[in-house]
Amino acid sequence: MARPPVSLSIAGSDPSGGAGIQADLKTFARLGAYGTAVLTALTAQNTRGVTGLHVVPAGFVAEQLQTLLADVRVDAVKLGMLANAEIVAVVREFLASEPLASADSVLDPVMVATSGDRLLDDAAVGAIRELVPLAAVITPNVAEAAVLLDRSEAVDVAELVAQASDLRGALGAQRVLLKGGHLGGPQAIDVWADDSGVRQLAATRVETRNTHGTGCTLSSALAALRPQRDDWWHTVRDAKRWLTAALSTADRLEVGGGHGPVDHFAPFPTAAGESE
Ligand SMILES: Nc1ncnc2c1ncn2[C@@H]1O[C@H](COP(=O)(O)OP(=O)(O)O)[C@@H](O)[C@H]1O
Ligand SMILES: Cc1ncc(COP(=O)(O)OP(=O)(O)O)c(N)n1
Repeated sequence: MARPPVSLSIAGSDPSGGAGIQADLKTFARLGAYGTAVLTALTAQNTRGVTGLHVVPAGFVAEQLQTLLADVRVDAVKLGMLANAEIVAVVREFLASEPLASADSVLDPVMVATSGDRLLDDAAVGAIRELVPLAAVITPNVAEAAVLLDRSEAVDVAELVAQASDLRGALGAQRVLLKGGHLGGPQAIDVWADDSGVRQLAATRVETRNTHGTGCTLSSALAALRPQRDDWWHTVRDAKRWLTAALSTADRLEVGGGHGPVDHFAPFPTAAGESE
């Protein structure tokens, strides 16, 4: 077998398997990438919420990265829950230097779980802002974009478009996928901004409670697919297409009593209900 693309997730653990490292590794495997993982934190978490948090010392996050990268060439990296400013600083150092600097990087600026539980220290928001320009793509949801820009949350697509542009202009993001999943409405509309402008990416909204880990799954799908696609736009389009399929069959997974996981077993769709 030819060497598959190797994708790395730097993120926290979700024992319920819907979000975090567990979701990332399942996504990598489903989308044809060999998954590697560096843990930043253990959460005690299920589909209803987070009851506890145990953060890995920043020095040991560095040791995990050092040891892995001394041996394994990573093609793409997804950054998820980074927990605190010390871990963000470690990740920033690795992202700025070889071999990680030449990997395709996706920063999901995870701050709060759907349940409302905080996954990033308030004091680390400034450090995340400094990490933004180093990532090839950032994937905030509406709440995270508002925190990064220090303004109110977007309430419609016009504001999503404006904030996606501003994340590039004000924070120096190279590319932005601003996720509009929380806006409601018949379509789940995200906004993509890069050097060539701003585009909308829409999919039919799926009626399901199983939305736990959608953001993690989307960002890891980007890190799995980018080495297998010609450019970022085709990567983003295909990642969203697969995520919509994974939401469409999520209800068959009767896992937990709260917001269950998306269906990481979902095959890549051949026909899609999304529009560009
Ligand atoms: N019910 C849904 N049906 C279809 N797509 C959805 C649904 N909910 C969220 N999405 C999509 O899932 C992705 C994650 O978005 P969002 O929920 O906004 O982020 P997060 O999980 O980080 O809070 C986006 O592409 C969004 O449009
Ligand atoms: C360990 C861990 N990391 C990230 C999250 C947040 O995941 P996200 O994809 O944003 O999904 P929701 O929490 O919005 O469902 C998490 N919960 N745990």
